[in-house]
Amino acid sequence: MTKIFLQILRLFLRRLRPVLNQMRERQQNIHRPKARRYSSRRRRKPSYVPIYADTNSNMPTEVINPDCDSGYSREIDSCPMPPCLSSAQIVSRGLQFDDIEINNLIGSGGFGAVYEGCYGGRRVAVKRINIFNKNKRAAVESFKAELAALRLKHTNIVRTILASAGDNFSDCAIIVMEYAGDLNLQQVINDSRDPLPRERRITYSLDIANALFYTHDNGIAHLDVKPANVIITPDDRCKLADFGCCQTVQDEIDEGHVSPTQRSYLTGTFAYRAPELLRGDVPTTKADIYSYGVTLWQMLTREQPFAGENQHVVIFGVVAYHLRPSFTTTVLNNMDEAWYVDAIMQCWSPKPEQRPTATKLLEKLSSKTLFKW
Ligand SMILES: Nc1ncnc2c1ncn2[C@@H]1O[C@H](COP(=O)(O)OP(=O)(O)OP(=O)(O)O)[C@@H](O)[C@H]1O
Repeated sequence: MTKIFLQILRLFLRRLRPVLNQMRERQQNIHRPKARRYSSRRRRKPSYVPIYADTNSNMPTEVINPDCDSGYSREIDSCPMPPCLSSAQIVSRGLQFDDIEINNLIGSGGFGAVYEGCYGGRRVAVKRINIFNKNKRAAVESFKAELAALRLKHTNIVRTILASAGDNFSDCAIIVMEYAGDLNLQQVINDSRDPLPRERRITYSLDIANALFYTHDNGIAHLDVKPANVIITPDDRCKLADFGCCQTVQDEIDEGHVSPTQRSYLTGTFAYRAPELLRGDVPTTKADIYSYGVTLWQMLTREQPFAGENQHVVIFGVVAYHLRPSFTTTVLNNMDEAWYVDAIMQCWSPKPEQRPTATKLLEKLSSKTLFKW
């Protein structure tokens, strides 16, 4: 009798096991970001995981690795993928996609979320781009734009370590970056207990201008400059992050024009967007200078640009009537801030050619730091 009972119980448990396993798996997926499965050795790895990383050479953006050229990448011809690393390069540089550990969520943005993680014994930030959001095309384009940051190496720019589109975008795309700091500039601005005196503001302004100078000099327009995309490092310096909207500047570097073939429909946050971008004109590096001006304004006023105002009314005002965030009379009457206010106004001039270049801004800011402040 006992034997029969045990037999039945065994059969029942055998049937139940897959169901229990499935339930456990589902539960784990709720608490854990999906990308973590790459770090689990028990699970099957994607058959081919293309890895992009800085190749220590000039990245020929027009070359598309045939292995990566399927599906969306072929569809988005305006935004070619840089070549993946060859397996030899991956081995020689010790890159291992399997070893990425993804932990706590830091925050989420338009196309995905950023997690704190660990890679090669280093603390990293892992951006997981959600390819399956409502605008898949834009998400894929944003991932490809971020690849441009792989070759940017500058103290004021968040270092991108590697990126992968998973199994040809079939799962999710991830970007592994250095962990730059616990706070971004927007959070500092919002925290009234965190003082933002002039010296600190000028240091930040210089850091961001340095990042823009280097970016523009490397033929890239960031196109989403805003305090939320500036990370504050533990030693209280700035690093520009989030190259998900950036575009390469091909011709006419002096004017900072982006070739019309490179035009994208990816756009930054409306309050920081230059009028020519709102009009749908060809973006230039001067669009970054406009957004930089709004960022400087925010550091000075510690307010949100156009807070609570209707987006369409603001866009119309900015384009048609040169509407800009306002200064209080106290700020305008403060002679100590006159130069800073003037610099902000120059940055958000209606015509791109009237705005200073990052080089000019650096010259001015440095001279003020040395002699006048
Ligand atoms: N390399 C990094 N190190 C530390 N924190 C980071 C890093 N990159 C991004 N973050 C933080 O992760 C959060 C989410 O960043 P993300 O760029 O996805 O969103 P966002 O900039 O707020 O929005 P959007 O992308 O829509 O403009 C932000 O709080 C940002 O400060």
